Amino acid sequence: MEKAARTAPAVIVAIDGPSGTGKSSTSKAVAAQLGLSYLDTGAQYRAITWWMVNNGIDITDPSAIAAAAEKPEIISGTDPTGPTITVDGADVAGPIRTQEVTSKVSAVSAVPEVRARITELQRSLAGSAEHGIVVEGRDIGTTVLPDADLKVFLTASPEARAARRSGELKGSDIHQTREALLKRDAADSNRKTSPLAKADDAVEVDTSDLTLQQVIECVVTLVEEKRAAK
Ligand SMILES: Nc1ncnc2c1ncn2[C@@H]1O[C@H](COP(=O)(O)OP(=O)(O)O)[C@@H](O)[C@H]1O
Ligand SMILES: Nc1ccn([C@H]2C[C@H](O)[C@@H](COP(=O)(O)OP(=O)(O)O)O2)c(=O)n1
Repeated sequence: MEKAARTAPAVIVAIDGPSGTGKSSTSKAVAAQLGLSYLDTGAQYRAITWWMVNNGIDITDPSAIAAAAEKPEIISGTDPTGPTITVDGADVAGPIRTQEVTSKVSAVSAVPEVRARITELQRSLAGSAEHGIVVEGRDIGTTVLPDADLKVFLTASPEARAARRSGELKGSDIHQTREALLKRDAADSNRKTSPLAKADDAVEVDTSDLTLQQVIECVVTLVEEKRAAK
């Protein structure tokens, strides 16, 4: 009988860090290069926030958010070359990036019922990824996938992060962008339920003075090392 072709074992990669450190760009490129699925968990928290705003939920009231947490159907497409996100069947990839959603997402994502709901979706997607998955967010290595094969924690100076984000948001003020980033970092790091944090066993990479290509190569090498050891 012919021997079955040897395929690489499925690998689970967790990439965490604050805004603008390069999580999305790095994760997508690494997943595409290695034939893995890709999940942007920030997009899921943005999607549920978008739904709350559109349905008139008072986002200053955690109990109102908690009561509605199960209502929207959120579906993430995990192809790294064309990730998608829908809420109740509507494509929300654009609307979840507005400043309004960005300014409200930390409050919504701090509510434990929201985190429980979204964490369940994330674990289910990770568990069904045939070749493995790169999952990026804030609490993936610490809470969502504590048994991930590889955990990476990306950092960068506030100046580098603000410059990158201002480059994306045409005409935005770099100082205002920096302040908004630091405010969101503080909210995400100080919430009670699974805050933004580096897992003890995560590899920390400071991307301030690295090109995106250098960060991608660094993470690809780390994944290949883990795969070879499996
Ligand atoms: N190492 C890097 N050097 C320069 N620019 C980068 C680097 N990594 C990412 N970027 C750019 O910075 C912006 C934010 O990156 P992104 O991947 O969205 O970060 P995050 O997902 O952590 O918020 C994007 O425009 C991206 O192209
Ligand atoms: N695993 C995650 C991912 C994101 N969040 C929350 C906190 C973040 O400020 C928002 C938005 O995350 P997102 O990754 O889209 O933010 P940036 O695009 O990096 O600015 O979602 C979270 O609480 N847990």
